[in-house]
Amino acid sequence: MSDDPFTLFDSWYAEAKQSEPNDPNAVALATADAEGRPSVRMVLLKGHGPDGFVIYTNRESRKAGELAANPQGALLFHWKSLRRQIRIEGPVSWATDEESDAYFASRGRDSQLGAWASEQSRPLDSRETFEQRFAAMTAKFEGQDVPRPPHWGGYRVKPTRIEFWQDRAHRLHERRLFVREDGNWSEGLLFP
Ligand SMILES: Cc1cc2nc3c(=O)[nH]c(=O)nc-3n(C[C@H](O)[C@H](O)[C@H](O)COP(=O)(O)O)c2cc1C
Ligand SMILES: Cc1ncc(COP(=O)(O)O)c(CN)c1O
Repeated sequence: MSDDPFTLFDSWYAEAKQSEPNDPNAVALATADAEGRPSVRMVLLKGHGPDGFVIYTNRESRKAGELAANPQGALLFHWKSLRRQIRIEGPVSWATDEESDAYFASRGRDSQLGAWASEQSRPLDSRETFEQRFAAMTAKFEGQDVPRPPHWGGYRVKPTRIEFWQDRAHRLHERRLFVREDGNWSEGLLFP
């Protein structure tokens, strides 16, 4: 019964891409501050493999502050069309500059400009202020490629624990838990 969890993730993710009406890569990211107070928000998965699960965001945002104080995260996928969830937990680190640069370069120009214009998670006095900042960045970078802002980049959750949950009749669900210890994955089941 034991595959490695990444092969199983790939097969569930491929099915989700077929069956989810939108954003099969949408995933909740939970972080906690230095006192252990949790917070959670949706992000988009932009890369994954045995090294971890990568998302991109503002490195001065609330989540970034929490990760600086407490570099541990949890990810939750819920694919309603498949009645499945996947829980991923582990330490979080920055993606390399090279991968952040490459991902940023692949984004649409307005999304790139938005990353410059947004002081993500900080108070905004009016929508107009944001639109003015966006216009200022549009003018600033006119006629040139938009470089990756220093405050923007990837985070990688390197899993130590991955659980695959499949809905079954009468709440008799199936839960497969993979745990990494000393570099090796072991698999077991959990009561639902
Ligand atoms: C489906 C969905 C996907 C999102 N993807 C991202 C993302 O990839 N990166 C990001 O910074 N914010 C994304 N957001 C916005 C975040 O949920 C959140 O508002 C923002 O990152 C600020 O979070 P923070 O204040 O906890 O740092 C997404 C929101 C939704 C609903
Ligand atoms: C603020 C923000 N940053 C980054 C992303 C990542 O997705 P993309 O690079 O496709 O814009 C999202 C996706 N909703 C987002 O809302």
